[in-house]
Amino acid sequence: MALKTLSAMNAAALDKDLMSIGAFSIDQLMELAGLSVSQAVYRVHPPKSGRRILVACGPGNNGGDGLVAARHLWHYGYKPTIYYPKQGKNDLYERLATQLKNLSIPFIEDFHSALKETDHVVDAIFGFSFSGEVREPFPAVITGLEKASVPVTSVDAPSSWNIESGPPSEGPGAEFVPEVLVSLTAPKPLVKWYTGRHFIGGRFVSPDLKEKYDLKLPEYEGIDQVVEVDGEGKVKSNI
Ligand SMILES: NC(=O)C1=CN([C@@H]2O[C@H](COP(=O)(O)OP(=O)(O)OC[C@H]3O[C@@H](n4cnc5c(N)ncnc54)[C@H](O)[C@@H]3O)[C@@H](O)[C@H]2O)[C@@H](O)CC1
Ligand SMILES: [K+]
Repeated sequence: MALKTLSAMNAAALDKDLMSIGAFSIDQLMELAGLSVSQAVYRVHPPKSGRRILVACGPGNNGGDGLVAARHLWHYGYKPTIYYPKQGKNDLYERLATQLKNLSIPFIEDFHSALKETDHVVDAIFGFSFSGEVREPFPAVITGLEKASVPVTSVDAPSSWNIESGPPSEGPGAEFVPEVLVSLTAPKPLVKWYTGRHFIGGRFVSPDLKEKYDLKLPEYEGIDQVVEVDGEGKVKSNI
């Protein structure tokens, strides 16, 4: 049995429902999404396996999840560095960036140099609203992720992959397979092409919304904000 997935269109509709019917604010959802990502990173690469972590953030909410994850990772004892070339202008992104600056977390401009001096990368560039070919300044960043010699954890989608049809057939991202993927709320159709470790996070969906979108979500264990699944959606026990 294949993993049940949520199309890009339904992911956006569910996001809206969470904020209207669900009465969540975007800040709350992003906090829980970023917290999930930080837990998956900790689970796979605890700080003792390397504390330096480069968090690459895109201009939308996927980038916001990366900013939140970086803050939690700092509190767990990692040394995050942020690459955020197209900073979103709204108040939420500005506050998240200020929270990191208040922890003296560096924001860098040279992604490729930073990539040589990190133990791990978080890819928070694009999520379910990505479409078309990767535009500047991100093609070289995607190529960097693709060739990275350190593990990459992608938030919601491997950036550059089409949400419905997976990796691009050529160009930046065609060979990109992150070591870890954290699908938020529910996996997107692209997981059909994904072969690495797969976590589901975003523990905020109520039974009525689960039913409305016909989601088959695995059970989270205890206080965990992520659950690891295999290719068929079966829960893998914690290691
Ligand atoms: N309900 C959920 O599942 C939640 C989702 N969140 C996150 O929000 C993400 C979706 O956020 P958004 O809708 O803001 O969108 P994204 O963050 O996926 O991307 C949108 C941004 O990328 C740019 N972009 C799109 N295609 C591009 C291309 N080809 N080249 C260059 N730039 C491109 C757009 O101009 C826009 O600025 C999810 O993937 C997830 O990470 C969380 O923050 C909150 C809860
Ligand atoms: K991503």
